[in-house]
Amino acid sequence: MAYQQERYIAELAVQRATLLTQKVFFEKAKGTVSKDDKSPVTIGDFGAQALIIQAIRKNFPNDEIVAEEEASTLREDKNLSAEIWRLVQDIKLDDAESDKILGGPLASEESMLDIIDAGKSAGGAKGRIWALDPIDGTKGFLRGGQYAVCLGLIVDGDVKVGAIGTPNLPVDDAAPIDASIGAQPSGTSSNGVLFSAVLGEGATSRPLTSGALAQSKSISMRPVPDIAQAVFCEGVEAAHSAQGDNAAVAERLGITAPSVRLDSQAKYCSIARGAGDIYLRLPVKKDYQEKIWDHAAGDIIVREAGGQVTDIYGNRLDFSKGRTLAANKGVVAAPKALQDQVIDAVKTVLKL
Ligand SMILES: Nc1ncnc2c1ncn2[C@@H]1O[C@H](COP(=O)(O)O)[C@@H](OP(=O)(O)O)[C@H]1O
Ligand SMILES: [Mg+2]
Ligand SMILES: [Mg+2]
Ligand SMILES: [Mg+2]
Repeated sequence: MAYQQERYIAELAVQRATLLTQKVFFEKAKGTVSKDDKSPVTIGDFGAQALIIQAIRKNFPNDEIVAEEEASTLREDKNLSAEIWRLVQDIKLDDAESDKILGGPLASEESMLDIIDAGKSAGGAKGRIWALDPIDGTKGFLRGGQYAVCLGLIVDGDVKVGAIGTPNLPVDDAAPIDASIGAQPSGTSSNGVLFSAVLGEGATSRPLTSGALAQSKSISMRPVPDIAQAVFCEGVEAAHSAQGDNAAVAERLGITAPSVRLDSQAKYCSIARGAGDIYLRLPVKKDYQEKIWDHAAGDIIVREAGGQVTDIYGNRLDFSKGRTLAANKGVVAAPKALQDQVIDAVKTVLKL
């Protein structure tokens, strides 16, 4: 089977990084600084990025990495840098052997900054490129709601592997979910799921807790015989997707159930496990280009669970254009059998 080692390393690296994000949350070390785009970025984002890039570098030294964060702010803010350095040194999986596979402790604070900056690849159509979002749904994370640690492997422009850790999603596929499910310390709750997929091999999920790597099970979207019975998954942040347009699409399709609102790629994961059916991300700003790290892992997990992921025109997401999905607008994900109907409704509502 192809890409088994990549999936294994991606799962372990995501699992270890989520431990760091949970620690940051519960230590209330939620310091935020503003990036140029004013989005909140936390100690958790930088720390998780350092740990995951370290694992990729150790195991696949020739691969490129497109990651969301970069270390320039940390080079100017020594206190913030020192705080992240303290945290990353502390994070270990229960199983020492797995930690060794991921690369053991980082050499120094300076090398941690260099490792964070190793995620500056321009991306593109050739070669092996990892797309990393160390904390997706930063706003959900700060609220104590849903967020996800997301890692995808793109080879020659095509997503081959995806792994997503969602510490605040319920382990039980059928448990009710919403954006407000509170964060709970790891190991003490029934929350925390690790999703993964390999092209052509299906999608799986397992509890996120350390040591649970053996309990993987296959996941799939649920059948929806009547589209009017479908449930939408959509974002919480009104600035990221047009909620009025989403509602108009729902109305056209005869859907009356309230949407499940979640931050982050937890939306892709939720529809992939049948906790919701259709994910709509209709553009708010015409000129916004979606980032590849916001979609690569979710795209393959949904497609391997029996879904289709396209933009608002019905075109597949194109990961070969660099750091953004420059050739696409918005996202529509649904079970394969429903995708055409959903796209027709989207086109009518958006007058495409
Ligand atoms: N105008 C915009 N339109 C769409 N997505 C946007 C956006 N501004 C920011 N985002 C992205 O939306 C992501 C969160 O998505 P969601 O709303 O589904 O939780 C953010 O990821 P980060 O939280 O990693 O920064 C960010 O990259
Ligand atoms: Mg961000
Ligand atoms: Mg993101
Ligand atoms: Mg992020």
